[in-house]
Amino acid sequence: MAGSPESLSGQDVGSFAYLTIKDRIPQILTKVIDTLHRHKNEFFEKHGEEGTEAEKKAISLLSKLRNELQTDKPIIPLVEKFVDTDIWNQYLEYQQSLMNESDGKPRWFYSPWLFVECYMYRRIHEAIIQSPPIDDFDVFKESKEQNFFESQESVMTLCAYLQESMKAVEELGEEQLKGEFFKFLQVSLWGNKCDLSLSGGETSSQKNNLMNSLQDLQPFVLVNDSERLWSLLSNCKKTREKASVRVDIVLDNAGFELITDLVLADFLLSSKLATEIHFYGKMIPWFVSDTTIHDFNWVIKQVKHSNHKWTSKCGVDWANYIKMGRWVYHDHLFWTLPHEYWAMPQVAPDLYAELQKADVILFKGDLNYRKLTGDRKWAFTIPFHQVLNGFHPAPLCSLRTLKAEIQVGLQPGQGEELTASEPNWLTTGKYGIFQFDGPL
Ligand SMILES: O=P(O)(O)OC[C@@]1(O)O[C@H](CO)[C@@H](O)[C@@H]1O
Ligand SMILES: [Mn+2]
Repeated sequence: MAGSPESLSGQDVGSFAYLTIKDRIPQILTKVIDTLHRHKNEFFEKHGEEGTEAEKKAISLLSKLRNELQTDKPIIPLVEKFVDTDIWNQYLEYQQSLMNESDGKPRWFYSPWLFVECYMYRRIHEAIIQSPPIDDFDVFKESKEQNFFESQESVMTLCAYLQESMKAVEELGEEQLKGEFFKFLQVSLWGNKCDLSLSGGETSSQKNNLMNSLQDLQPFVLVNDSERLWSLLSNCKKTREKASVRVDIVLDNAGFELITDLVLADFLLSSKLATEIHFYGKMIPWFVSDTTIHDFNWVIKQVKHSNHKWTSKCGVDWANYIKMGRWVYHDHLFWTLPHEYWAMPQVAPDLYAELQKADVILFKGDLNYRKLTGDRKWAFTIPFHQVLNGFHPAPLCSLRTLKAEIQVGLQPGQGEELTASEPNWLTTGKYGIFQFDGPL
């Protein structure tokens, strides 16, 4: 993108990007290798000797990857044929073309962080698909499931709250409905604290009753455009110009965060603020905790079979929404490419056209924010609209807790003040935003 500042990168020693590449990513790779080791017997029982050989192969490919990373070797093209291999390799050439003669090839600590971090997860996938018959093994499945199970108490409280709120939803006045909407939005925002890549794959579940903490968390919302979201949706409902109101949710993490998103999606339908919800997940295991179709279906099944009355009621409703086509799940390879979102119309015109059908799009989480903004060293006060660089399929809103050194659209002085009082404010997940872009 011409005229934009530099990308965040591992070149900046001591930055969050640098520390992620130096410490967090190798730690995740080690954990992946360990997971494969631990499933050795299972692979043997399922596939015999072939399973054992496949496990060894995957581990050796992953050890090689870890070594390339730790010794800052050039980023090499993908070799295994998969639906997105050519696009990835073209992108690699593009990164190469951005470098000066003397800079040589794209490297881990030298190239844009967004690119190398996405590339790392794509290489993990390559190691797995190069190792049949274990080529459909999700190396992060266990930790995603653990996150869900450890959040059981919170899941039940949320589901009970949703069912209670729905009983009375028809009778709510405008202001009360708005209050409930804001609650479910906040739940979905703070659900984003629970990703697993930030903690190096260690558990990061929700153990408290989030509903009771919302008030206390309010001061940590740095940008709050939720009024604009409300105006948009409540106007759609009031005017009823269209038979359908469609909200699209670009999902982030499975486990507890996914529950918070599904609860919000359910509330939107029950309150008639929306008539259909479209979800977008990842086609391959991604950034440890991101949602795949398998995770999406698994979570709904778990909720449906819960022993807790209100939780299972949610599960039954959710499965019905899917059956009736009121909830639609979409897969697209674009979400696991390294591209900034402004490139979507060229790289994935079909996906862009799909998103254009939405009345509003919610982008969950930190990685989506990095891709919306291009993961660059923007000034804190630059308008969100400007950094989107023409990416505007429909009105959109980012719901993100801050876990990377990037934030735009702040008030003058706000970022500097936070830096002075809390040097790590950008990366701990303590702060959050509802940042909207759309017609005023
Ligand atoms: O998108 P999410 O799940 O909110 O966060 C993904 C994330 O944990 O991964 C990176 C660290 O590896 C950071 O950009 C970011 O904090
Ligand atoms: Mn994530």
